[in-house]
Order: sequence, then structure tokens, then C-alpha cells
Amino acid sequence: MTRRALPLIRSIASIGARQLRSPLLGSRAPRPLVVGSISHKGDLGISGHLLPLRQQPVLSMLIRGYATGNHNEDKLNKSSSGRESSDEDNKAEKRPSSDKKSEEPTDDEYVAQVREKLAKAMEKAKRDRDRDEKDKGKKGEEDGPSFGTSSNKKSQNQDSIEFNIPPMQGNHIIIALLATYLLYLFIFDRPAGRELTWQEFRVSLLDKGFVERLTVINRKLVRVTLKSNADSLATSSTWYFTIGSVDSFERNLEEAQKELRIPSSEKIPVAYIDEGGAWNTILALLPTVVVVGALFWLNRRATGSSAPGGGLFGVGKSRARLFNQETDIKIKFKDVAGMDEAKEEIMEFVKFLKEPAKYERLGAKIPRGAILSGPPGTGKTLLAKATAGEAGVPFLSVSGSEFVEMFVGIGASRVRDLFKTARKMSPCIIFVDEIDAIGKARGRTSSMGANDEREATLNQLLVEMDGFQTSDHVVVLAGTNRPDVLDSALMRPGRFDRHINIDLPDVEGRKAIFLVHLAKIKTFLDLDNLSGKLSALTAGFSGADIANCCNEAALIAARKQANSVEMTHFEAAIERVIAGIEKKSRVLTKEDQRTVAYHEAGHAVCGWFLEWADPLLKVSIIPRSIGALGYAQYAPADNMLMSEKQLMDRMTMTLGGRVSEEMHFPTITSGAVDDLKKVTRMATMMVTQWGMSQKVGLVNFDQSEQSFNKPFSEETATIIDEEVRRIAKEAHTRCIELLQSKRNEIQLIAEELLSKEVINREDLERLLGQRPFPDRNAAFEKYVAGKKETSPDTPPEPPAGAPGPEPAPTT
Ligand SMILES: Nc1ncnc2c1ncn2[C@@H]1O[C@H](COP(=O)(O)OP(=O)(O)OP(=O)(O)O)[C@@H](O)[C@H]1O
Repeated sequence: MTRRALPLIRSIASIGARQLRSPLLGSRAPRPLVVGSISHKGDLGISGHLLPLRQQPVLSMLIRGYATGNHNEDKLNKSSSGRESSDEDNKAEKRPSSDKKSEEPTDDEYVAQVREKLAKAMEKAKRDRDRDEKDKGKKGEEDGPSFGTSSNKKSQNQDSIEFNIPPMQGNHIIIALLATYLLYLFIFDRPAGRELTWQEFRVSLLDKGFVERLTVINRKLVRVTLKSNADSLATSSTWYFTIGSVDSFERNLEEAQKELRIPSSEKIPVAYIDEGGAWNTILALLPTVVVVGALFWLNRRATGSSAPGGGLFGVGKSRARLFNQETDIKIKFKDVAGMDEAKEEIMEFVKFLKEPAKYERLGAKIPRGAILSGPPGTGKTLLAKATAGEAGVPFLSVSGSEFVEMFVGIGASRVRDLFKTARKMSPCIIFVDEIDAIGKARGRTSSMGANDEREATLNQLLVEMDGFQTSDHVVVLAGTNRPDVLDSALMRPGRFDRHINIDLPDVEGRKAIFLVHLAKIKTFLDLDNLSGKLSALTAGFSGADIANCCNEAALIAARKQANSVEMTHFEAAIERVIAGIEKKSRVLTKEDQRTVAYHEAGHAVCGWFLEWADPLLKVSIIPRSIGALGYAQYAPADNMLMSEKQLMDRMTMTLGGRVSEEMHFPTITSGAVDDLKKVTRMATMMVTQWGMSQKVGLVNFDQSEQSFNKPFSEETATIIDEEVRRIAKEAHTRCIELLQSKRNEIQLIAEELLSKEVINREDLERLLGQRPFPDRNAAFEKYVAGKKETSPDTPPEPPAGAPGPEPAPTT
């Protein structure tokens, strides 16, 4: 080895050592000299030195990550010559260069020193291993293969080190990739050579005029090329320094050159280059690739790859659920009870989808679609499904709200996608539930840009429906609870040609629906009689309520461990659907209980002795989960019309509770709040809608709840207020007159309620005698009053367009 080569070796060793002591790698950072194999003979031509500096730490670290018995390796490292030589170098660096030169050993001395140190280190390492082996031997333990301990043979002959590398797993790969990336950032990014500060560069090189050229690498580092006449020590290494920014570097250099009075013709040339090429580009892109990959993976996990239109990248795809005619749609018209007219109208679509040629032959244009409107739970979705089931075609179901998104254009894109899919599947049925979410009349609500998305979606829907060819064989059905708010463009012929209204079922409809749902329930009762009775007791129930009621009855029966569902279970289920469950935890004081009992007795007596009141079914003072402390139930008939007399009797009956409180207690309570609300509503309807006030006259003021503007003048408003008050007062006076004459009856009922908590129609007959007027509810007469087998319950039923009768919870 030549004398000239020695400083180079030491310089490299010094840089390597400094790099490895960097805080980023920690104190246990691997030493560059131990790279898997080391010559036992201590030859300085050890592979560690001969590897390019850039590769040493990585390779070393990767191997260490999977190696066992690292402690021995560390011990060896600590005493290795590499460490000491680097320390020496550090010290040497601090000395002035002239000293350094004078103290420099000769080649032979240096090699001898290193040999000696290395031999000492190896000897110490051997001693450590021998001691370890002895310890293990004592314990009688046999360890797995590891550095220096796997076998005697191996420990004696240290030519090779055996590593126990477990198979790579997914997370290992990720960790290794990350580690590589970090290493690149903190280590690879450094060029080979010695690092300087700006000041060192200035004092040692620039001021002395050694610098020939500067190269700015990747806008981060500056490599210094020295003149050939420079100090031999300086030229022995490649020098570089880091810069914060190119601008500041240029500024500093400019200033320095000015200070040194270097003429502009001799200024140091500066070159700018990018190093690293493809490897740099890959690493620069890696974080982006990882983030995008993670997002993609999360997205697939969150939505499931099979979800229609799901996912970040499927944002504009339709979210319609497809029901296949062969497997999913088992519903036929027979499963949809009642609504015969609606079925008849929709049958036309079925016939068309089954035999389109029959219609097309005669030049008939096929209806594009139908809007099914009606209160919630009346079976609109069910009817649409049954249409698909009967026609035997695919059924694409989607909710209007699924089109509405934050970003304008997504809804429209989903509409487009939905129709595209439908055309591919033709013949098929599209069902858009809650179409009012997108189909509201345009320009009705104050816009400010918030409705742009909705309007864009609606426009797209209009366009798509217009764009149908007669050969498309796609029918669009839509369900809504609010047909009144829909845009008229939707309803015109050529789009939703048909408008099918599905109302709450009447008594016969309810009976039919009960028969459908009772078929799935285990009961030994006669189904015809049972369904008739239940339909009489459930005025105002929708199909969904009926389905729920049958299910509740079965649940109650199961809870009580009955063998079949009995009438009492159905009664309890109806009560639960109307008033919620009994709230046993709410304990009333004696006084409150008395107030509630007299309040309810007031309602009951009014209901019994008013000719137009609805048949009374049950009075209870058990608190219920919907917040009522007590309630009276009636069985209203399915009236299409309400007479003024009926309305007055209902209002009088509704005020019965408050009047009874006034009569029996020194002070009234807040318990009549719901009653007062109902009375006000009925009186207002009489005055503003039904022309039942002579003062206001034969006018109808249609005032929507959301509208701020009153459709009448201030003067009329005053008259309306007066008339509403007058009607309520009249009902109040009638009620006082009636109840004053029935004081005893009220007391009888109230005391019975206090002792029994619940009284039914039989109890009322026993206490008050036969009702002096016939019940006007035929179904009730036929199934309930005529056959006094059970104590029925019933909810209120609002007649068409009228506020509901007032049987519901009161106090
Ligand atoms: N005519 C009916 N015959 C049998 N079951 C019915 C009938 N009407 C409603 N149901 C029952 O009520 C459930 C709910 O009905 P559906 O979802 O069709 O109501 P909807 O009118 O679409 O309600 P919404 O307006 O809230 O969407 C049905 O699954 C069915 O069990």
C-alpha cells in the first residue's frame, strides 16, 4: 500500500464513522467494517473498506435486521480498528494541518499499528464468545444457529458468519421499503467525499484561491473542484457543502468574491446538475404512489368491490340496486293486498313489458312511467316490485336522495348511468323512491346556488325520459309522499304519464292486508274473523303499520312463551304501535294520578254521551313511552266527509279532559296541551279551509307550513283568529254543560280507573249503561261491538283531508 493511499483510507473511514454516529441512525448504528464477513486474519484489505461508501450502511443494516446474536457483533465492532481509526482521524482533523503532517506515521508503522489493534480486537471477541459458550453450556441450553454460538466448529473458525433469516412477510417488506427510502433520504443523498461548512470552505479553500469550479447538485449540495496547484492535503479528498437555497448560495458566493476582489473575468464558474436519474425519480414518486395505493385500497375496503357505483372512483356511477327477476323478485300482485284500482292501472305496464309487440303493432305509444303517490308505508315500493315480479323483468331500485351530492354534476352523471344500465337490460323497470328529493319544482325555493345540483339532476332526468325510444322497453316508476311539490315538467305526458294515488287503506283494504300478513303468523284463530276485527280496530293504519303490528303480536306471543298468537297479543301489539310501550318506571304521585283519572274520565263521558262522537274502546291511565300519562281510544269510521256536527262533537269530546279538571280540582294543569292543539287545528281548518265560518265566508286559504307569507290580509287574519276562538269557546261551553250534568258518571269512571288503571268498553257499559246512540262504524258494529269476545283497541283515523279524530294520548 502506498503512502499516498493511507490518508485516503483514513479519510473514508472517518466519514463512514461520522455518518454512522448520526443521531438519525442512533448509537447502535451498524459499523461499516462489519458487513457480513470479515477476515479473521485481520488483513486491512477487508471488504468493508473496499465497498463503496454509499452501499455500506444499507447492506449492513439489512443484514443486521434479520441476524441473530447481534450482541457479539456489536462487541466486536466496539473494539474494531475502524472505530478507533475514525476517532483518531477526528482528533487529527482538529489539529492544524502542519502538525498533522509532522506526526504522521510511516506506512509500515501505520500498518503495524492497525494489525496490532485488529489482532487485539479479534482476541477479545474470541474471549467473549468462549465465555458465552461456557455460560450456555452450564445452563445446558442449546440455542439456534447464531453468530459465534451455533457450533464449536463455527466459533473456532470465523471465516463466515451465519445469519438466521426468517421468511419475509408483507409487513417486513413494507418496513424494508420504508427503511430503504429513509436511508436514501438521509444517507444516499450524500455524495462520497468530505463535508464542509460554508465558513470552512471560505477560509480553507476559497480565500486561498484553491477553488477551480463549483457544481451545484440537485440544488442542495455544492461539489468543490480544486485547482491542481492546491494544497496536496486538500486535493486528497472530494469536498462538498450543503446549501439552504441556490439563491442564498449565489448571494454568499457573490459577496465573498467581492470581498476577495476577484475580477469578474476570473470569477469561479458554477455549474448546476441533477444527479440520481431514474432512481431519484422513482423515489420521488414513491410517496405519491403509496398514498394513492392506500387510498385505493381503503376505498375498495370501505365500499366493497361489488357495490354498485361504490367507491371514490365510481362517484358518478348510479347506485341503483338490481333485483333480478329470476332470483330476487318473488313479489306478485297477490302479495299486494287492497289497492285494486292502482293495480289495474299499473297492469298496463306489465302487459306492455310482457307483450310490447301487441301495442306497437297498432301504433300505440307505451306509457313512459308512473308516479305512485301516497302517505308513507302504503305499499308504493311493494307495488312497483310486484309490477317487476309480474312482468318478469329486472328491477332497478334507487332512492332520489342517492342522486343528491355535494358536487354539481354527480347527480346528473348518476342519472345518465342509471338509464344507460337500464337500456342495456331492457326490458326492465326503474323505480325511483322519494323522487321529491330531486323532482321538486324548480325555482320554488330560494336558490343562492344551493339547488344547482338538484336542478341539474332533475334536468338530466327529464332529458333521459325524453330520450327514450319506443323500442327501449324501459318503464320508470317513481314513489313520493309529496306529489304536490313535484315539478310540472315531470308530470307532463311523455314523462310520468300516469299518476297513481295510493291512499291509506280503508277497512276492507286493511282486512286484506291483515290476511296477507297473518298468513305468515302461527295462530289458531279464524283468520277471516280475526282480520275483520283487527281491521276495525286499526283505523288509520298504513300497510307498513299492519305488517309491523302482526310482527309485534308474534314477538309478544313468543315473549310470553305462547304456542300460538292470541287475540290479547294482537291487542297489545296494536296498543304498542299506537301509544308505545308501557312506561312502568314513570311513577305518578297520588294527586297526579287523580288528575289523570278525572281528565280521562271527562273524555270518556263526553265520548259516551255525544251523538257524533266515535265509539270509545279503552281508557288507560298507565303512562306510555310516547310521553302520554293516560289516553282514551276510539274507533272512528272510515268517513270520507266530516259534518259540522261531527266536528263540534269531536272538539267537545277533546276538551272533556280539561273541563273535568276545571270541575274537580282547584287548579288546572298543563296536561291538556295536546287536546288544545287538536281543537285549534280543527277550528282553523273549519274557518280557513272548509268554509264553516260565516264571518270569514266561503274561502279557502291554502297556507303551506313553510311559507312565510299569509295568503290573507291582516284584517282577515284578525277575523280568522276571532272565529277560531269563538268555535273553541263554543265547544268548551257545550262540554261544560254536558259534564256538569254527568258529575256522578265522571266520578264512577275516575274511581274505576284509579283502582283498575285500564277500563274497556264492557266496563263503560256496566258503569254508564248502554250508549244512547248507535255506533256509526259498521265494521266496528260487525266485528267488535256485535260480538263481545274481547276488549278491542283502536287508534284514531283521520278522515280524508281532515285533522285526525282525537282519541290519542291526552294527559
Ligand atoms: N298493500 C299492501 N299489502 C301488503 N303489504 C303491504 C301493503 N302495503 C304495505 N305493506 C307492507 O308495508 C311495507 C312497506 O311498504 P312500502 O315500502 O311499499 O311503503 P311505501 O309506500 O313505499 O313507503 P314510503 O313512502 O315510506 O317509501 C311492505 O314491505 C309491506 O310489508
